[in-house]
Amino acid sequence: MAPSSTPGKNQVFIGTFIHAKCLGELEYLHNTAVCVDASGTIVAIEPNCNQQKAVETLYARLGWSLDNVAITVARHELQFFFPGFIDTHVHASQYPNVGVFGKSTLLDWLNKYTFPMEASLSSLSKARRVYTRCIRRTLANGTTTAAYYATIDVKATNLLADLCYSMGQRAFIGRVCMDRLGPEYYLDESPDHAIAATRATVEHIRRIDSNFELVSPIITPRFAPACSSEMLTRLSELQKQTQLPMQTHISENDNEIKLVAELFPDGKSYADVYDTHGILNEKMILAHAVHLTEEEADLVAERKAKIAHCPCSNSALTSGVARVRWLLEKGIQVGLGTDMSGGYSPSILDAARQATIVSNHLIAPGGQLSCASQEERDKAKLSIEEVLYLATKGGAQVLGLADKIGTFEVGMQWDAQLIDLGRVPDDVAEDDYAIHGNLDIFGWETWDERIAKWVFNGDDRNTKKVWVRGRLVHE
Ligand SMILES: O=c1[nH]c(=O)c2nc[nH]c2[nH]1
Ligand SMILES: [Zn+2]
Repeated sequence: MAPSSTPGKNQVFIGTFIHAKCLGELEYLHNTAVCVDASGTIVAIEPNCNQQKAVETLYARLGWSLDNVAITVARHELQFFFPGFIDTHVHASQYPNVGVFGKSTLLDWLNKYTFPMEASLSSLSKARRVYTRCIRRTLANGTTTAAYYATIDVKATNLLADLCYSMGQRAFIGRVCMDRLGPEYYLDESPDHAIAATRATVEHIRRIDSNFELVSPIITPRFAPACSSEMLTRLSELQKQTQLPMQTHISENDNEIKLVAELFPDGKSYADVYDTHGILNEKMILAHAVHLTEEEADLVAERKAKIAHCPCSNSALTSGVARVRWLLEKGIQVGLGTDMSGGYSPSILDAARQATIVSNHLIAPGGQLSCASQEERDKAKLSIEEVLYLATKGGAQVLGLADKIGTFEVGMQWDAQLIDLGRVPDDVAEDDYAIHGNLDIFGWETWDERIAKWVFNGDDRNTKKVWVRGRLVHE
């Protein structure tokens, strides 16, 4: 396995930088230079750096010599730097199934498509192909950090960690724990077995990345219906010993919720089942949370657990619409997830697009559709600025990384993407194009309008370059 190298060189990025430091607002930094040291950390952010002289003064201040700096310039008005996207919920092992869900809903979808696909990845050669493609595709879509579910197979899970490390994607790697609900050939034989397997993955990752700086293990009980009470208790003990993050699913689908009530008759609610087993805490990332009751949402808020909102999956599997405004107003931190392959798209830009669109179908504070006044409906809507916050800084908060990634600030890591909204034809000089090129199509707008066009129309063709910790990982 090739080590995940940092660039080894100081770098300066010049142009327009856009980020969401708070919910609902984008900050635009034009004609700016962002200086990144050889470890991939932002060490200076300087305005008014469109002149060579200003940049040279900046180097002098940093003690950098001219010949040891790599420079990347956002060339024209239609290029800008944006923080890397953060996918807070994605099943790398389901990547070959994207788009295959038919008319199924969660429980039959798991049995028909998901468990057989995941089980097939005990073939390491297949796992290598699947995981490599998944990482490559998500990087190409600007995802610099992903919270992955792998499978129950330890070797294949460890391989996913190796590949993220060598390809340079920041990642959380979850060895899936489940001792019921799955087919016999795809189950942990006991909670003991699941704990030993999870520990084996933790130790493997410690060997490749001792401080979990790029790749970290994450404890992963699949969801309550697939875990015995003993399994949840044992994983809670493991989490308390290791202080590792944790991820699971909650309240995605009506039949799933009924099943939880049957399997845990003493539980007051789905969230209560996790709480009474000691896993509802600030390290827990809960995917979906579509049908939480008021009491459950209050409990999630009180325990400081986080939520991965997966609008594409929730529409594809007809699960419903999560009430994101309602969750945010309770003080819960929310990020976005592709949830491949419940979701069919590898793109967090697409998740942002769908987050804003599905929010149009809600009323505030918690009701669903119909009979609501326009005012109530408007309140539930998520703006472009808000969904881009969820895609970056919100996701960083969910993963406990808000002091490292999600915005451009001194001391943060250079996890970023260079976006290009206008492809320059080969026979036109870039400057000419920027001035005269296609202005009646792109370039006439305000910056806010331009960003809205990116969110609704953009895709991986607009993602020119991607960096993680300063290392170029896609172009
Ligand atoms: O969207 C989902 N994908 C899954 O793989 C899964 N497992 C349990 N619940 C789930 N939900
Ligand atoms: Zn999922």
